[in-house]
Amino acid sequence: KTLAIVGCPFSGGQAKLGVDRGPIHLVQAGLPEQLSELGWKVLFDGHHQFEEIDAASDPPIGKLKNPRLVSRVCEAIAKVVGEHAKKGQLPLTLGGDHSLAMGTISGTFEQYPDACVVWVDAHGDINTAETTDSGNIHGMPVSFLLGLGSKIPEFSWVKPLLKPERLVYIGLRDVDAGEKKILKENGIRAFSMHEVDKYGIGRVVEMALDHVNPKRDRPIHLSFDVDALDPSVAPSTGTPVRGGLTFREGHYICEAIYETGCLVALDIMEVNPSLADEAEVKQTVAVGCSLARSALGETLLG
Ligand SMILES: CN[C@](CCCC[B-](O)(O)O)(CCN1CCCCC1)C(=O)O
Ligand SMILES: [Mn+2]
Ligand SMILES: [Mn+2]
Ligand SMILES: [Mn+2]
Repeated sequence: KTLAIVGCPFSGGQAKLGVDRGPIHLVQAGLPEQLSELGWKVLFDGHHQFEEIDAASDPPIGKLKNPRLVSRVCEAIAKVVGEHAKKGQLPLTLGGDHSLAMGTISGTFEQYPDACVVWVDAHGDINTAETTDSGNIHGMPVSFLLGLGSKIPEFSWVKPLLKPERLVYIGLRDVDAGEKKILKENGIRAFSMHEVDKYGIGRVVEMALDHVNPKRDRPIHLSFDVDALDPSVAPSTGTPVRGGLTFREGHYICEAIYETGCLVALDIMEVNPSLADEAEVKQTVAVGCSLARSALGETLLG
């Protein structure tokens, strides 16, 4: 099976410098070679270059920051991911901030209209233009994919291909009031850290998949924000929140999803190699690499 690594050095969906260098750190840590070791035919034709738009010609739209830049980059990524998927390859998108998932998931649904999405994150990333307080679009991709909130002409390329019943969250613990309302109104299934504590990660993953993929016959797009992990496990990320997934819980999710045989696309997002000391950056990059390996077939006992 062929894996296409899509390196996305992009930080426009949020305000912290450095997350655009996540991809290069993951690749330089040897991720492509590690995946070849697992038997994948790995395609990697270099990191995507996104030419900047100067701030003067990309003023906020309402509260949204860098809207035209984010929209253009996500539209480009949707095409790249869609093309790889069309060729029967598995796109592995390396972020870069999580706004990119507006593009990756759009690309997946082009090829797999009956796909489901497992969103692993401390956050819901489902704010609309009306509910966002930060204006950072990495807190909004899911609302665009569901077609929620007021229509913004600059984002008219995003089709509402994701249905609420095809989306499930694992790891939530920092959800804005507006997002909680949206989750409830749309009946979106979410397994917060409370459920992880209550049922254990094994049951949570089983219940999550039972919800979006009851017969395990639907393509799965796994979008993993490393801030789902506890900051002690993945410290160098833009929006860390205490009380997160352990190293093993994070890897169990990836292993269990690989075991379904349904994975068609994977995002490893929000590794920011500039927010902690050298050891912690190394640790965070290493976790990004090992999560990817676990989702792509690495097992503990072979
Ligand atoms: C929870 N929503 C936040 C964070 C989004 C994180 C995006 B991700 O990709 O890393 O998951 C936080 C919104 N504010 C809440 C009040 C305090 C300041 C931040 C937002 O900016 O919308
Ligand atoms: Mn996220
Ligand atoms: Mn997050
Ligand atoms: Mn973040």
